[in-house]
Amino acid sequence: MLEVRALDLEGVLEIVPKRHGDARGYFCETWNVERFAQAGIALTFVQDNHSYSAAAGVLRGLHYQLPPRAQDKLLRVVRGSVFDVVVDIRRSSPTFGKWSALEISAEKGNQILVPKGYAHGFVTLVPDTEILYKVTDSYSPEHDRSIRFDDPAIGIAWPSLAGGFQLSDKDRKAPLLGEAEVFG
Ligand SMILES: Cc1cn([C@H]2C[C@H](O)[C@@H](COP(=O)(O)OP(=O)(O)O[C@H]3O[C@@H](C)C(=O)[C@@H](O)[C@H]3O)O2)c(=O)[nH]c1=O
Repeated sequence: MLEVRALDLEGVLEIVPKRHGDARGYFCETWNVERFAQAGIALTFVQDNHSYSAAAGVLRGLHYQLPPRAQDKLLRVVRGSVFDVVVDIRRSSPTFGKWSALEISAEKGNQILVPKGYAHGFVTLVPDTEILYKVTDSYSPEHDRSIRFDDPAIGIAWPSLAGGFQLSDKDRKAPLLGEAEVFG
């Protein structure tokens, strides 16, 4: 009832829950503790988030919380679509600084699992995009960090969008990976 595909960075997964379609539409289990555990995803989520972006080109990220308040995140899109990016920020990892991306959309119904140790961000590909996500630790502003989305040392190939990107002040002023406090 659950398709799971490993992306090219350790622990990062694309998950596609089965949609049970009928004449009315479909029904889908987006999270089921037992089914996900059977698929190797045993997590305890403590907070659900809902993010709405009005325009295409809204770019949020790259974000993470430092230990001991690090979060695993399970994201899905319920309206619209995003280009979703993860960056390995574990200094001891052989893939430190490497990024991976996945388009997630309401149409596909796919999800991305972002483990602790990764910075995460996305850009909306269409207006009126809504994301729902679950996290394994609650929000802690003291542990919340950003890294610059366009750090050349990371080199993310963000899609080019006609109107450019819309960022928060915090994200525009974020430090480069080389200057940021990351995971050991
Ligand atoms: C993340 C977060 C923010 N907030 C508040 C703080 C602030 O006033 C307002 C907006 O916060 P931000 O600008 O950090 O929101 P945003 O840029 O959407 O942050 C999110 O970006 C994506 C990429 C992620 O991966 C998330 O974990 C989260 O960091 O919401 C909470 O109350 N709880 C939360 O869990």
